Amino acid sequence: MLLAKAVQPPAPPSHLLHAILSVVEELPSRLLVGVSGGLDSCVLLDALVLSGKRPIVLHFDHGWRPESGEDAAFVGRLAASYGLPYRQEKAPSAARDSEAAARRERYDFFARASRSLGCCDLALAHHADDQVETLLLQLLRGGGTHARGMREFELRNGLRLHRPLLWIERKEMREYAKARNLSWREDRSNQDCRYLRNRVRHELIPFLEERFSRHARRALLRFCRVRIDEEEWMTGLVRQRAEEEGLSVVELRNAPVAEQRRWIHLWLRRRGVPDVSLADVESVRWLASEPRGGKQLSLGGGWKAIRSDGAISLRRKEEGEPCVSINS
Ligand SMILES: Nc1ncnc2c1ncn2[C@@H]1O[C@H](COP(=O)(O)OP(=O)(O)OP(=O)(O)O)[C@@H](O)[C@H]1O
Repeated sequence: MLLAKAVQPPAPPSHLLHAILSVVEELPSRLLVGVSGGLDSCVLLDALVLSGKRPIVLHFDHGWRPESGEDAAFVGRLAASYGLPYRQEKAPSAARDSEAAARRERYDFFARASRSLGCCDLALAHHADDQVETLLLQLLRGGGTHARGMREFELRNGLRLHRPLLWIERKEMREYAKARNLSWREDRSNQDCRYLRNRVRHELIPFLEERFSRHARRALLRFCRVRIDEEEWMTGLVRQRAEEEGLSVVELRNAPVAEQRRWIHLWLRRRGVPDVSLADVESVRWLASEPRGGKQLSLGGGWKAIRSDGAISLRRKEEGEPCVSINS
């Protein structure tokens, strides 16, 4: 396997090099980078080194494909070819319940590595095409209040996540990799249309582009930018109230509906409800609209919302505890 060349020309077209380096240069100098061995993270790693950074390379071997071990070895050699420190871990079992479970394991590894290496800044190689896919997945999964793709910067699991390539398109990443003579590993599971994300990538987006607008992807990307800005503004309005333990029914009712949704969404997230859906948010709004207390509703992730006379509180459901949901 050919490894990426040392940091020297050939150079990609100057506009692309400028676009990539200008965002990568903004990152902190002490940095971790998650490298799967695929095209995206190999481009990110190369651009980081090209901009003068010396990140610590992290790889998590999920162990779910026969080639996983080779991917890990490839990333190890890649880090060595740049003279960079490398930290790798293998998943304890190859069992793969779901993509979400695999992602959780990977982020747990990132958090462990961050603690032991004393560095909280982690760069990931999500790009514009991932962004559009994420938006469509969020919409399809019913995440109405927060469907807006990913943010360039986010705090998660005690990590400061950076996505410097978020507005760079996949075809530009390929162009960069080709011009820089990079090697990478192809993940064949990316073609497997049993996974929803792959169907969005290979079927839904091409369908939208062919049948509706060849600019569909760009239009969706612009929508993400607008939504991210709006969300930041809305979140600012409700941030403080979302910290409170209970939701005041009177205050909630007096807020405009858009503000109610944003407030409830953030309040649920702050209390640890995972993957808050629009259905969860609407359940809490329904409880607030009830004239009297004494009602409760099931939410996702094993939680329930309880309405007393003046406030709504949240509690985990006990094993086997019956509780209606708004849809039942
Ligand atoms: N096995 C891995 N080891 C290290 N870093 C990884 C690994 N897999 C992915 N990454 C990093 O995470 C980025 C996103 O990867 P991918 O799009 O596969 O994530 P995902 O499963 O959709 O989850 P999420 O988007 O929440 O990170 C990659 O570009 C890379 O920087």
